[in-house]
Amino acid sequence: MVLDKTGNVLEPRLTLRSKVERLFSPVPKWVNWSYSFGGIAFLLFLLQLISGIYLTFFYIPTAQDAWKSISQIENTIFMGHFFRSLHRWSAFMLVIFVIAHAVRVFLFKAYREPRRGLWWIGEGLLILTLGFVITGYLLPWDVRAYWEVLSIRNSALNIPLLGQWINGYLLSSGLNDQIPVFRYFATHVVILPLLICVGLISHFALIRRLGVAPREGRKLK
Ligand code: HEM
Ligand code: HEM
Repeated sequence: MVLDKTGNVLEPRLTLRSKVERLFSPVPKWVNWSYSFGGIAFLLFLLQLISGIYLTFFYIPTAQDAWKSISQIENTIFMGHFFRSLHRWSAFMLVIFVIAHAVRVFLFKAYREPRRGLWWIGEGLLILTLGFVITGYLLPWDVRAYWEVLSIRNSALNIPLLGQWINGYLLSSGLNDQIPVFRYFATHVVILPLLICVGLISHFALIRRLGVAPREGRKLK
């Protein structure tokens, strides 16, 4: 502790190093490799964000031009094929790691109080991730997307109340209408990213406050 001439305690100056140290909390000794799944999922999400923003510059969200623009991304745009592949592959890996992370949390019983809220926010993150995958698959507006829309629609119509709403969202007034593709695009690049950022910030804020839970039966050192 450093005192000034009158005996008041002087706060140590906040150097860049101490600021960085405050940002990262020490990792307990019992944390093993399986605790890295959440962090890997987050890194993959950042890759999605970067590659997705790049693709957004060239993708055209209309029924007529969507597939044409994807073909241009693949064949003529600089690094287009690379960023599209990156976006596809990291989407696939993201789903695997989010599920692996949820299974790890479940097996270690880390969903119990005081982390119940964290678990439910996680469930929300899982649904949003799947929402990204579903809307993303529709964006090329190719035969695969066309049949996927029809198949989701047919299944959804069996759900009372919600089914009509999903049908309206997916198709509006018909498959050749311009609105649906633009709507999937808006959901994919604006609504879902905003919602997932709110979810991730709350998830991380709670993890910082509560720390991670040790596996049941493990002694805390
Ligand atoms: C968790 C995050 C995300 C996931 C899981 C995801 C998933 C996907 C998938 C599966 C596709 C279809 C890929 C294909 O048919 O080859 C796609 C397409 C697309 N995504 Fe994402 N995405 C995510 C975030 C974003 C973000 C943040 C943006 C933009 C800000 C974005 C922009 C696009 C665009 C423009 C396309 C159409 C181009 C294409 O199909 O290659 N994505 N996304
Ligand atoms: C985009 C998706 C997600 C990201 C980026 C993410 C990220 C993280 C990170 C970095 C941690 C701390 C380290 C670790 O335990 O791996 C964590 C912990 C946690 N996550 Fe997630 N998570 C996601 C989805 C989920 C899901 C789907 C669930 C459950 C349904 C969940 C529930 C939890 C819980 C309960 C903890 C505390 C674990 C403990 O105390 O041991 N998260 N998350």
